[in-house]
Amino acid sequence: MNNHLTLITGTPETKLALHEQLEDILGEFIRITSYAVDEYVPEQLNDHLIIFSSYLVEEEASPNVSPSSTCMTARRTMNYQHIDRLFELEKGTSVLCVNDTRQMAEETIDTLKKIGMNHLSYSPYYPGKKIERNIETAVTPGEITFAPSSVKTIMDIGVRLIDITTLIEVLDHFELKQQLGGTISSRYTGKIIELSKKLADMNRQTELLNHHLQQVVDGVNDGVMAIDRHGKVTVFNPFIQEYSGLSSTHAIGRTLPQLFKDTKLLQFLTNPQEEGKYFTINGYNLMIYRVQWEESDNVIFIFKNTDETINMEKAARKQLLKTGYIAKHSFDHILGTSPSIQQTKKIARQLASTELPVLIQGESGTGKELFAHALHHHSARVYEPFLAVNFSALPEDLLESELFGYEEGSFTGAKKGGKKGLFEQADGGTIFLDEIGDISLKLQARLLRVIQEMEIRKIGGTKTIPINVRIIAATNKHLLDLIDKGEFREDLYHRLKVLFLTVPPLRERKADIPALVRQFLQENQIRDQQFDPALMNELIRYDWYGNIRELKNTISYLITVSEHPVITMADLPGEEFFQKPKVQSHSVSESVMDERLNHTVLNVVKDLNDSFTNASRKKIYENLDHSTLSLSEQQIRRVLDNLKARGYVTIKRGRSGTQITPEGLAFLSNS
Ligand SMILES: Nc1ncnc2c1ncn2[C@@H]1O[C@H](COP(=O)(O)OP(=O)(O)OP(=O)(O)O)[C@@H](O)[C@H]1O
Repeated sequence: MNNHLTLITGTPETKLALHEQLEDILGEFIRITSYAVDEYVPEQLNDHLIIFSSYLVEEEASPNVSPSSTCMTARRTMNYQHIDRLFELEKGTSVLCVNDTRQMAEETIDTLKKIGMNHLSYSPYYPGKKIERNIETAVTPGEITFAPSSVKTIMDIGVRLIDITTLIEVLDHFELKQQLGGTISSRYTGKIIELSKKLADMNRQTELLNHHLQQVVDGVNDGVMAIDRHGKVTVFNPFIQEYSGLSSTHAIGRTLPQLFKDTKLLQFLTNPQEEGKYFTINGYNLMIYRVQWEESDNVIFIFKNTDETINMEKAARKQLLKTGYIAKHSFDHILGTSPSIQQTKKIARQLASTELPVLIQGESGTGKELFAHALHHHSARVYEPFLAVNFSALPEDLLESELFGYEEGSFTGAKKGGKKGLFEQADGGTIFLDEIGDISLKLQARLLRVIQEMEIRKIGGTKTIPINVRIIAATNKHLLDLIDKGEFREDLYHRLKVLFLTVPPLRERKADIPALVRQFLQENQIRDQQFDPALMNELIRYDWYGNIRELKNTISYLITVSEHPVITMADLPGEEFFQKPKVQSHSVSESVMDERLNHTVLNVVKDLNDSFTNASRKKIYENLDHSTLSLSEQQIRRVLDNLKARGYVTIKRGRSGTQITPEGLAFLSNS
């Protein structure tokens, strides 16, 4: 017998694939020659066995075959090696199954279904078939050229191979069945097993993933419900079961109107325009959010229990308290019934509710920090962090990294992973910049940028991080003086002093001293000791240049040193214990209210205006009669600020300088 076989296929691709398959199995025993109709087929074919790859090819090529040859048309099956690609397509996707004839296309669909590729919705497509424009994906066993141009994706699952029954027939023909039958069928079964394993692995992975996702959804602290594009519920986690009183087995697969009867709720759930709304369902106060992705028809609803959220916020607050990032004091902790402290508290309460920066001014120990705490405590940011930075306590370099944080490796000793700065940590809350008058010009520039842009850049970092922080600053220094001396930036001053609060010194509210003394005694006392009224009078009489802090320290001292049942004057420490009054460089600022000063300076301004001379500070200084009133340029500046605040002058930069207003003229003529 002539051990010669001719394979005839349609396309060169099929020729290659089938030739390889036959060569692989029979190559050792049979010589195989292959032709593709699309390329070339000899006029005369007279091999012992001719195999056509399909009926179409048979039709075309059979005239070339000699009548003495045996012909066979191969039955073909999927190439299992590539079939798993179909799992890349989502369940329910509509696909065109493309092949060269209707019969082949339908056959391919049939085979795909038989081998379990049931997750897709197939439509046969072949040359001459009307194009279904809405279908964007084509699947084809190596017949890419027949796919319509309207599809976006073509998935080639590889040329279909000759199936086992045809192979056995070929072996039969050459009487090789005994010799090779077992090998072929075991190879063939091996391939099938490989595919089943692949499919099983994939299924297992999908199952694992689903299981994992289910665990995530079930473990979420909120109710989660999802619906698919047909409006049917696909996810219904335990929390939503609790809120709705419905079981997931009942809910899954049902539509929303079948589950929810409340019309307002149903309206919200079915209206894609609304993103979130508040509802009370079965006694639960719930905020429901809708989440929808553009590329998916699924909708997810998150049901947040607002009572729980508030409790969580409280817990978070407790956590913050542990870390110290919290405003510990409220206005109730600020003692004092004197009119001045009452007035300050009243103003502070009004400032608290705004989002604007506040500058707190006052002598050392007057309670500025206490006010900063209270401002945060009474603001909408109460549940957010409150961070205090004391600029006099930290060295410059440390301050910068503390405030803005740094990236890993930005300097020697930088922590691995970098560090978050205080501004970032205070995000959403308040940052209290204490002793702002002590900060260097370099840091002032950085701070100004942060306040202006409301974003920070870490040391060594390139990206900017947006922040949402309210700024409260405090100082016991005269910032205007520092500005005069060029030690404080005027632009930063104005940014910080959008709102301001002045905390009065204790000597201006002596009426508060007894209550403060009683409070500090109560806080510190271990033994039951009396307080000599004469001592109380002495404490009231004293001027307390260190303010409340000094009073508090004194009480602690008295309690510690006194060994008697009554604390008396004899227990008071020596004079050196007490803070001395600061040398007042601000005699003028105190006497700014002095009408005499206002009058004199305003008169000079008027004279300069009348003579069309630029009323600059320098000119005013030169024109003052220093024998009766000697003022420095800085002092003049303060008087001018005061006049401006009263509306008596306008101050402009450059040539126009200071101009007296009609109100200023009226003031001069009335005084
Ligand atoms: N009105 C008040 N009632 C009770 N305690 C007060 C009051 N004012 C201040 N204190 C106490 O006095 C001490 C000093 O207050 P605080 O630190 O707020 O002052 P400060 O003005 O910020 O001082 P510094 O300028 O030195 O930073 C604190 O122990 C504070 O609790």
